[in-house]
Amino acid sequence: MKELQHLNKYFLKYKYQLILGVIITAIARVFLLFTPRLVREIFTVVENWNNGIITDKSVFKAELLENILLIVGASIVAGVLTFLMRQTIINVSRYVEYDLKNEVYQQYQKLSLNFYKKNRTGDLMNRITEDVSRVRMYAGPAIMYSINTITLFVIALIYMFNQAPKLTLYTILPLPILSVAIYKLSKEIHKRSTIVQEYLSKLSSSTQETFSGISIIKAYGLELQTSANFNQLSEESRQKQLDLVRIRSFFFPMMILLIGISNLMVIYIGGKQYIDGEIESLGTIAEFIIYVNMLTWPVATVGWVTSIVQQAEASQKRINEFLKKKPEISNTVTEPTTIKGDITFKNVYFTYDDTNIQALNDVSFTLNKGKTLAIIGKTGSGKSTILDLIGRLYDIDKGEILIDGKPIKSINLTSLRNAIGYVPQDAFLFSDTIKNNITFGKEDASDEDVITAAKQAQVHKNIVKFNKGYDTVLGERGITLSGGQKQRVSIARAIVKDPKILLFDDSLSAVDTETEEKILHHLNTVSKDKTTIIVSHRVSSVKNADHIIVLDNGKIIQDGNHNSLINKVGYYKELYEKQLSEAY
Ligand SMILES: Nc1ncnc2c1ncn2[C@@H]1O[C@H](COP(=O)(O)OP(=O)(O)OP(=O)(O)O)[C@@H](O)[C@H]1O
Repeated sequence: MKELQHLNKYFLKYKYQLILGVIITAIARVFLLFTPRLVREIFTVVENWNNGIITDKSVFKAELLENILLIVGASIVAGVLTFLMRQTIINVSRYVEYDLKNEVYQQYQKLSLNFYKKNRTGDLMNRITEDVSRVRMYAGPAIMYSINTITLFVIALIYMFNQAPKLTLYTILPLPILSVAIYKLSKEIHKRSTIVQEYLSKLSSSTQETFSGISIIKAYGLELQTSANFNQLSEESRQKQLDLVRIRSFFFPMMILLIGISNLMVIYIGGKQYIDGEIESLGTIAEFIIYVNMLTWPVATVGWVTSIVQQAEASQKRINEFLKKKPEISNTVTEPTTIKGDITFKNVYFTYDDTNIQALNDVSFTLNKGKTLAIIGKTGSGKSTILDLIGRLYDIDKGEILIDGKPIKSINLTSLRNAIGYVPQDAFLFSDTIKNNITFGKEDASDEDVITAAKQAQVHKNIVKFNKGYDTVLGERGITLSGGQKQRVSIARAIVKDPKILLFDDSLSAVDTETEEKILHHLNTVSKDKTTIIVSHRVSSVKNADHIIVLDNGKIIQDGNHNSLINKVGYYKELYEKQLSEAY
C-alpha cells in the first residue's frame, strides 16, 4: 500500500464527494437489509394466520400488504441510493484517473530527450493507459466494494446474531472459503489476462509496423511472409485467450456451488433448530437464506478487491518510478530572459550518455546576432549535436555555451526555446491541417503570416493546388506530402514563429537546387536580424554564410568564409569541386 499513498493527495482533493459516497453506501445497505427482516415478518403473519392467532381476514391481508409495501419502498430507496453511491465514488475514481493521467503526461513533457532514448514508447504509453486504469480500479470499485462489504457484513451480522446466533455461525462458515477461492482465482485470471494483454500489444504493434512499412513490404514482395508471421502471432494470442476463458469459466460455477452449500446449511441446520424449537419461526430460515445470498457477492469481492489492490500497487509503483525521475535538464531561472541572439561555444566537449560516443571535441566559435553560420561535414561529425546543444536539449560535459554572453544554464529555458525556430533533419508533421502545422510554434499567427511564410519557404504554390488549400489534412487520415514539401512546410513553421535564432538541420536536402536557391534568397531577408545556423552537406546551401565551420569527428577542422575556404587545400575545397563537377 506504500506506493498507493501517492493517491492520498487526490483523495484529499475529492474528500467531500468521497465522504458523501461512504455515507450513501452505508445508508443504502441499511435499506437493503430491511428486506430479509420484512420477509420474516410476512412468514410470521402467515404462520399466525395458520395457527389461528390472526382470525380476521382483513387484518391478515392488511398486515401482508403493509410488509409487501415496505419491501417495495425499502428496495426503491436502496436502489436510488446505490445509484448515487456509484455516481459519487465511481465518479471520484474517474477524476483521480484524469488527474493522474495529466500528472504523468506533464512529467513526460518535462523529462529530457535521454529519458525517451532509454525507455520504449510502448512502455511510456502503457503507464499512462494500462497502469493508470488499474490504479483507478483501486480508487473506485475497490473502495466502493470494500465499504459495501464492511457495512453490509456488520449490519447483517448484528441482525443475524440477534435472531439466531448458532445458525449465524453455520451460515457464515463457507464464506471465508469463498473469499479465499475468489482471491486465488482472481490472481490467476490477472496473470493470464496480463499475458493476453502482452500478446494484444505485440499484435497491434506488429500490425502497425506492417502498415507503416507497407510500401517496402510490397516492393520486396514480402506479403506472404508478413501474413505468416501475423498468423503465428495471432494463433499464439488465441491460445492465451482460451487459457484465460477457461479459468474465467470457473468463477460463476464456483460462486453458485458455494452459495448452494450455504443455502443447504441454512435449510438443514435451521430446519433442525425449528424442529427442536430453538428458533420460533420458519420466517427466520427464509430471512437467513436471503442474508446468505446478499452476503455472498460482497464476500466474493473481498478476494477480488485484494487482487485489484495488489495490481494497483504494482501499477502505481511503475508510475511512481517515472514520477520520481528528475528531469536532467531543468529550468532553474524563474524570470523570463530576453534573448538577443549572440551564440558562443567555448571549448565544448560533449559525449552521449547512452552510446558513449564523443560527438563534440573542443568546439569553439562565436556567432553574433544577425549573422549566419554554416556547418558542413561528413555524416556523424556532430553537426546536429551543435544545434541540439543550442536548444539545451542536452547539457555539455566540459566547456561553455554562452547566449548573449551569459552561460546557457542561467537563461530561462522556456525563453530560450521560444527564441529558437528549429527545422529538424526529419521534418515531422502532425496529423492536422497544413495551416495548424505551420502555426505550431505560434498559434496566434494570422492567415496572412502563414501565407507569407509559406511563400518564403517556396511551398505556397504546392499548398494552393490541394483542394482544401491550407485546410488540407496531413498524415494518416489525410494526404502525404513529398519529402521536399514536408521540409518546406517545416521551414515555414520556423519562419512564422519569427524567432531570434533560426536553426536549419540539413533542411534543404530534399529540395532541388533551383528551389534551394529561391529559399536561400528569401532566407536572406527573413533572417536579416536573426542569428542563423545552417547545417548542410551541400556547398550551395552554405556558400553565402558569414562564417563556415567544417566538422570532422566532432572537431572543427576548417573555418572561414566560402571564398577563403575554396582557396585552402582541405575538405571544403574538395567538396566544392566535387559538387561543382556533379552539377555540370
Ligand atoms: N541521441 C543520440 N544518442 C547517442 N548518440 C548519438 C545521438 N545522436 C547522435 N549520436 C551520435 O553522435 C555522433 C554525432 O551525431 P550528429 O547527429 O551530431 O552528426 P551529424 O553530423 O549531424 O550527422 P548527419 O550529417 O548524418 O546528420 C554520431 O556518431 C551519432 O551516432
